[in-house]
Formats: sequence, structure tokens, C-alpha cells
Amino acid sequence: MSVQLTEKPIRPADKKSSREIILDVQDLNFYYGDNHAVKNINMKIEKNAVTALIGPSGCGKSTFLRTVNRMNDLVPIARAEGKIMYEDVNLLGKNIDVVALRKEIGMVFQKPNPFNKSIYENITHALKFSGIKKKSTLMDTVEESLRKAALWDEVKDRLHTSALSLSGGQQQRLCIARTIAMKPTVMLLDEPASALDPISNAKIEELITELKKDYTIVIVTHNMGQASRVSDKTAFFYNGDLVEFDETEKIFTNPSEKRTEDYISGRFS
Ligand SMILES: Nc1ncnc2c1ncn2[C@@H]1O[C@H](COP(=O)(O)OP(=O)(O)OP(=O)(O)O)[C@@H](O)[C@H]1O
Repeated sequence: MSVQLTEKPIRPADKKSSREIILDVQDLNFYYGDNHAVKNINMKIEKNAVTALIGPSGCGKSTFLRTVNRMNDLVPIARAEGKIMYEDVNLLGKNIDVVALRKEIGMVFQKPNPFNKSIYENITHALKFSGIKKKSTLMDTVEESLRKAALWDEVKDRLHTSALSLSGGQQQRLCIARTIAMKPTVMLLDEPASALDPISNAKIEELITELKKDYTIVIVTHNMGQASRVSDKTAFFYNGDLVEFDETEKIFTNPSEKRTEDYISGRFS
């Protein structure tokens, strides 16, 4: 599905081309008041790949992620400069419909945040709001989204029970299903597994690998093992700068920058 973000329609993503550029970040700076949190970032994010953002606490990873789908618009003292090109639209432009943008570029947060509603309603809530009323269409989307989020088999017999009765790992997969239901092209994952137990963590990692066939994924993680297992590209941020951005294998075996090497080898955190 392609959502109209501005007066100009977006071309649907070409799912077959795995190394095309979907997001082209150009001279991006981000400020919270006087705090220059993200400094002159240039970065091309590839379609149907997983890009991991790593770096020490406070280096700007989440700020960068939240800038992509304009979540930072909600922070009154915040200001972005530069461009984030999605196809041929600048997502930081003034005329962007941010609600449509957040459907096209969905986000999953660190802590699972399902609504206090049934599993079924968690997925259909936004769909109904966007005008889809037909029961069979809603049910088809519920099943498809839960299957893609590897949760269907565990919940298919209890769709009308509260989402809050699910385990933390299941709740997080439900939040991923809820994002999938909106048919995004890009999914932004902000430490999606850090609050989960090791088994749920492993399930989320398997799921990410599966999802990249259909979506572009950008994930913030503090877990170096996770970044090296799930991602194709890795970006190392330090103090607001993008220090190094390359194939994950290169970053973890032969980084070009000493600061990257020091970080991935645990010399600082
Ligand atoms: N809502 C906000 N208001 C003001 N300053 C903020 C806000 N969010 C983040 N910052 C500041 O921006 C800088 C970057 O923070 P950010 O959360 O992006 O880092 P991070 O790399 O994601 O850290 P962590 O790994 O701990 O989540 C920090 O100096 C932080 O204090």
C-alpha cells in the first residue's frame, strides 16, 4: 500500500530490489534547545535490509530514529534541519501528513505498549479509525498480521481476550502485528527486545530476519550480538556523530575507525 504523504503520491516500494535506497538522510542535524543531539548525518538506508543503530547511551540513536517518522515533533524545544528523502519526498517538509507518514513508517518501542483492549481490537482499532468496517476484511488483516508477527498460533483461540493477559514477549509481537496491519514499508524498532526474557528475545530476532523480506527495518540496539546477528548494515553513533556506517560484517570484524573497534569490543559502553 502506498500512502499519500503530501499532494504527491509515493510510488509503491519495489519489494524485489533488496539493495535500493529507501531513505536518504542528508545533512541531518537535530537539536533539543541548545543540545545538538544529532550532528550532520548523511546516511542511505537500503530497502528490505535491516540497519542497526549502535552506540553508547545518549549518543543520539533514538533521536535519529524518532526523527524519521516525526515522533520528535511532539517535543516543544526540538528542531530538525536537513532532509530525509523517502522516494522523492522530504519527510521533514512542512506539508507532510504525519499521521499518514507514521502508517507508512511504523514504530515499535522498547516497552511493549498494547492498548487495554482485546488482541483483536489492538489490531483493528486503527484500521476501523481509517474507515475499514467490513468484518471479513478486518478478520483477514488480523490473521495476516498475527501470522507475520509469528503470534497467530499462540493466540488464534483467544483473540477476544485482553492483550494485557499476554506475556511481555507476546505483547511485543502484538505491537509488531499492530504496526504490520497498517501495511508500512519501513519499521523503526527502538530496542524492541531489551525488556524481554532471552527466549522472547530470540523470537523477536527470528521475526526481524523474517520481516525484512517484506519491510525495511531500522533497529536501535545495545546488544552487540543482536546487531551482528540480525542486521545487514550497522551504523555506529558517538556523541551525536555518525562515526561509521558499513556492512555489519565489516563493522564487527574489521571496522575502519578506532572508536568503533573500542565500542564493539566493549572498551567503553
Ligand atoms: N525529549 C528530550 N528532550 C530533551 N533532550 C532529549 C530528549 N530526548 C533525548 N534528549 C537528549 O538528546 C541526546 C540524545 O539522546 P537519545 O535518547 O537520542 O540517545 P540514545 O543514543 O538513544 O540513548 P539510549 O541508548 O540511552 O536510549 C541526549 O543528550 C539526551 O539527553
